[in-house]
Amino acid sequence: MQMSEDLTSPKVTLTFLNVSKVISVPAKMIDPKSKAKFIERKLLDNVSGQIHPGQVVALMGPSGSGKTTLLNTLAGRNLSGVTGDVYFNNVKYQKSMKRKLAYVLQQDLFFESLTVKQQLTYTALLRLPSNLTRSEKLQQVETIIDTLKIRKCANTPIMLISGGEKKRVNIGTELLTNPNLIFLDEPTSGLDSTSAFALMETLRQLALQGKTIVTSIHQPSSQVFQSFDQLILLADGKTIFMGRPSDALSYFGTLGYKSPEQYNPADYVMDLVNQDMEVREKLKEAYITNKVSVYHRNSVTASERYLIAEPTENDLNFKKTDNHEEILGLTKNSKWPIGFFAQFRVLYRRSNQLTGKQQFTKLNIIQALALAIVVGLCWLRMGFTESSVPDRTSFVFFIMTFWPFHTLMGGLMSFPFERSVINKERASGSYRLSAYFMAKSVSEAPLKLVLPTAFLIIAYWMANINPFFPVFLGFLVFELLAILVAESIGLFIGASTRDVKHGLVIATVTLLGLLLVGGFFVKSLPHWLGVWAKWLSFFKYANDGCLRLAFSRNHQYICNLNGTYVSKCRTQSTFLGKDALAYAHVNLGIGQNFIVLFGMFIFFRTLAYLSLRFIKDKSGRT
Ligand SMILES: Nc1ncnc2c1ncn2[C@@H]1O[C@H](COP(=O)(O)OP(=O)(O)OP(=O)(O)O)[C@@H](O)[C@H]1O
Repeated sequence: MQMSEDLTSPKVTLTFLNVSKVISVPAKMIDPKSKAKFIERKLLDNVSGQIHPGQVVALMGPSGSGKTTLLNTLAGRNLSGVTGDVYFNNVKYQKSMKRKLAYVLQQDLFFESLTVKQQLTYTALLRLPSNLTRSEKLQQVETIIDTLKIRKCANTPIMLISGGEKKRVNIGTELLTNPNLIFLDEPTSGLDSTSAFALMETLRQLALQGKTIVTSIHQPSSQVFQSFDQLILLADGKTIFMGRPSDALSYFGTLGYKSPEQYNPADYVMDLVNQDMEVREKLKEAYITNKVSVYHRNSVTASERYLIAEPTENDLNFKKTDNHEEILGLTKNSKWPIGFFAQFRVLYRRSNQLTGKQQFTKLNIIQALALAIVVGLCWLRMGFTESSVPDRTSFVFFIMTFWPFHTLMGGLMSFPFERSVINKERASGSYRLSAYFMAKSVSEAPLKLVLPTAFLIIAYWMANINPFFPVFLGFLVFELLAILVAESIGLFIGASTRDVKHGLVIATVTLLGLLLVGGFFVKSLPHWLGVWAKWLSFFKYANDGCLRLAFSRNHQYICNLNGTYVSKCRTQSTFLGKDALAYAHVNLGIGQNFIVLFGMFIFFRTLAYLSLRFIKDKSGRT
């Protein structure tokens, strides 16, 4: 693989010394009768090892033995409760190193409507440094497509490609920056044995270029098992074997566990560690006895010679004169590969591509236009009469309710589905959350507003609300602003709840609550509620703003109901628009309504951003 000059980075030796991880689990989760609040669980217990460039190392062990936890720790993720040290080329792990490594997650998380090439291109534009030109970045995409043999599906949307291809795209996405240290969490899960073998061959090719590769794996075939350079076997967070895979059976043989002839060694090893607690405890003890003596032995025992020695501080070879940061290719000022505005531009384009398709579906267009015509027909060509006053207010109420409801629900669904992809991309240091949030807001807003605008053009003029054109424009501004406020509330609820169902409940209660306290249904709310709660309702500001506009310009209305709705009609035969405002209980002026709505928009957008940034994944996976 021919990498660009700027993408070459030093080879990495990974050393980890006495890595342990302890977490506090709510006691009730483990024992409902427990009186304690938290119980400590040790997920990793003094795991040490050293992995050299060019090696492919397998992490194996039963489910729950700590493979993913160890991978995460080595890759500098979820470090709370971790003790011990991880070194990349004798440099203790520091945050800036996360851009020097690749971490291929078990789940293949993408925006699946993008094609393979689009996915790789957006990633390359975001993650490759700004000293590469655009065409060099695109060239790197082509190189990765060839290396991972995914040219056949390059122009296919990811949702349509096979599991093996998806895994390759996942790996390719991480390899774009040409990292020399690669972690993979069960890359072969869900693949048939041929695809799994082919994938392992690809990893071997990458290792031949000097990359250091650590992968957890569940049930490798005999061939794949033997191809690893080192096997680290874990049980209950402890090492029970660290050596060459071909030595594993001999080692366990010396402890009295002999494999039947012709048995896949990987299967035997897994059967062994999956046995009862007693066997596992014996294996853990045996490893501790044998590994300790590796360093203090005079003569090697039968078991010891099958183990690879655990490293010590002495193996790190510190030289006072070395500038280790430089050796790793870390520069102090390289927090992000490209600047904020460059990130914004790429994310804006991607967001447009993703949401444009969802917004302008035939169904959405038909819905908006059909509804506009139905609304227009229901309120068709209202006369400027006293009897039209309630119908005019209900027209405003309808349009200021339907679109905000519709958009709030859309906003609600936005983050729960995108969040896992964003988290993955951000964990590898691809971009700032603020750049993503801005790009999403700016790119989606116009799309969200086109259909309501078309709707209003039709419905407003069919209903004959107010012939003065600036009034129509004011109406439009209020409608769009109400939509943006509603969307922001939806985004906020979506970003702060983990479960879509919870979000739906909160959104429904919020919307209906705001409608009720807005005074649209109950005209005389209980005093203690009515005096303050109505001011929380964005519906009220949008509605009042539009009513003021609808009844503005002192258009003349004819009294035809003797003052049923407008008191002036008891004494006069005509009245002006502003005389009808008392009927609609309008409080604030147009400007005031606008300012409050705009403030609400900024407030809820900011809350949505802060929730996205600070509300963490409650699953608390390690
Ligand atoms: N936040 C947490 N709270 C409680 N237990 C946790 C938490 N995170 C991880 N664990 C536990 O830690 C242990 C190790 O988990 P880990 O995911 O590392 O195992 P694994 O070997 O990768 O398993 P698998 O092969 O099934 O993916 C498991 O018993 C898991 O239940």
